[in-house]
Amino acid sequence: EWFSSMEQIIDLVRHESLLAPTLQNYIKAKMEILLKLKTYGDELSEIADKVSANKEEYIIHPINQYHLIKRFATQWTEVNQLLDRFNRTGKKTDFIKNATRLFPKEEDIKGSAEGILRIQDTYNLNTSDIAEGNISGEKGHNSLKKLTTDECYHIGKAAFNGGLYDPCTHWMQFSLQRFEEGKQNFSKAHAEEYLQLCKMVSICWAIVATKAQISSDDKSYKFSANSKFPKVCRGDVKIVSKTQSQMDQLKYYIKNYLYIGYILNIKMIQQPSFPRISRNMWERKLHCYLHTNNGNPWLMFNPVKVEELWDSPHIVQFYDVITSAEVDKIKKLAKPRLFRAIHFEDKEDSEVFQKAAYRITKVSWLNDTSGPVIAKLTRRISEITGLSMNTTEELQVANYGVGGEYPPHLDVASDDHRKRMYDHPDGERIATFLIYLSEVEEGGGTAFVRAGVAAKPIKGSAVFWYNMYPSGDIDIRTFHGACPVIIGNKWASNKWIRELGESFHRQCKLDRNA
Ligand SMILES: O=C(O)CCC(=O)C(=O)O
Ligand SMILES: [Fe+2]
Repeated sequence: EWFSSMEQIIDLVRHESLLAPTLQNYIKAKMEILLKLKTYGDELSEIADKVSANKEEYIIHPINQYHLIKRFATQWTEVNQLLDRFNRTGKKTDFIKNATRLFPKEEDIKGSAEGILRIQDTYNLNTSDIAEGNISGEKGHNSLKKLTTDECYHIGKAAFNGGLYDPCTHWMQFSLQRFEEGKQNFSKAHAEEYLQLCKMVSICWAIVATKAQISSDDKSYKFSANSKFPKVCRGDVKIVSKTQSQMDQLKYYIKNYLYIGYILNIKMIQQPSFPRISRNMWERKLHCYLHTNNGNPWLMFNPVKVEELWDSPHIVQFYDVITSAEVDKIKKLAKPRLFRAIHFEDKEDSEVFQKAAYRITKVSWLNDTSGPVIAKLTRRISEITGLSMNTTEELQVANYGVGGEYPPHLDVASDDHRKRMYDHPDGERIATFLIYLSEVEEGGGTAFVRAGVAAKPIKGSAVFWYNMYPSGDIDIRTFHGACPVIIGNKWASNKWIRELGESFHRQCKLDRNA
């Protein structure tokens, strides 16, 4: 799977740069053979035409006989050899063939189409701009090629399958506007049918939403205008009959949405989404200062630059916590160990680790013995934060993929989950130290959606916050997520610090929620 990490997409570029010249050499070699074949072909056809025009005369002459035999022994034999060479695949094509096994597949096309849709949805971009390859606002990063009408239709389909009905409508309308009879691989009727289905869903959605709003106890949190179709409706009604046409299935599916919406009385928003955010989300309200962590000897001579992003909850961004050379070392250690982010899925009777479909990133874990650079980083975090780092997790290094995001979440497990499966011996994740290992040209910020502030990924800087009040209660104001990357290759790294080891390093306050 290729779309979930930008590093792999870079690998694809490398593969393409190796494969393209190989293919060119192969074509050149084949063309040479074809040219030779053509010379023989022209010559031999000319003779054959002449011979058959005067067959009897030709055959009786011994020199003609000789020539005929000679032609077969030489020219026709050579033609045969050339044909063999032309049909043989050879080392070069074997290389391409072997590489084919690793080529991106249908699911990668789908995954990257979903990436484009995530970017569109979050940053509220125009369908026509995206189709023109203009995804990055004023900065002028235009794609090499525009999207074809067929590609637009396929993105519309991906939107539908991902439950994004408004975007599906836009992409289908756009594909129909551009539709040219005979030039497209999809039928107008299918695109129109998708439009109809989206309309049906939006009516159904409105009914479900109204009902949910009436029955919900915490409307503002559980239901917002931007919330997506409830996952509970999407995931639980997969009825696939082999006898029905694809469209009939879809209609059936939608009828079930409505039905399920009623009977479940809708538990809204299991998977929160970002509010629509602008590309310039880096409003700063507070101030910057130099930090010595109350006179830590290491920091006295080399204080850390701090930018206060938010006061309550207190969220700060430290600058230059790690050098560029150290960043390179960490990436080098992490890259071979990257795997698709997984999460703990709470199934009926069993609890299993699953690929996190919503988290488009590959991660790897490094501990202090993975390399001196990691141990040094742990010490540095301790100096800066004043925490002991006695109970921390390994360093999680993440590389994001196409439109890579991590929807809003808390870094601590919510209460009911916690009771059952997060009984960690070291307690909860008291604090998060999130280090940016790259710049991101556009998008990719860390948005604290409740506080209303976003941190900009700046290479070598780190965002730090406490996920819990000093009392040990979870601070839900720290709800945050990684916004989809628009342009860039985002690397970020989490160091999660757990409660137990910090018992004597973070004092309780008199006010429970101070
Ligand atoms: O990468 C980011 O900006 C945030 C990631 C995050 O919140 C997490 O991994 O828990
Ligand atoms: Fe997080």
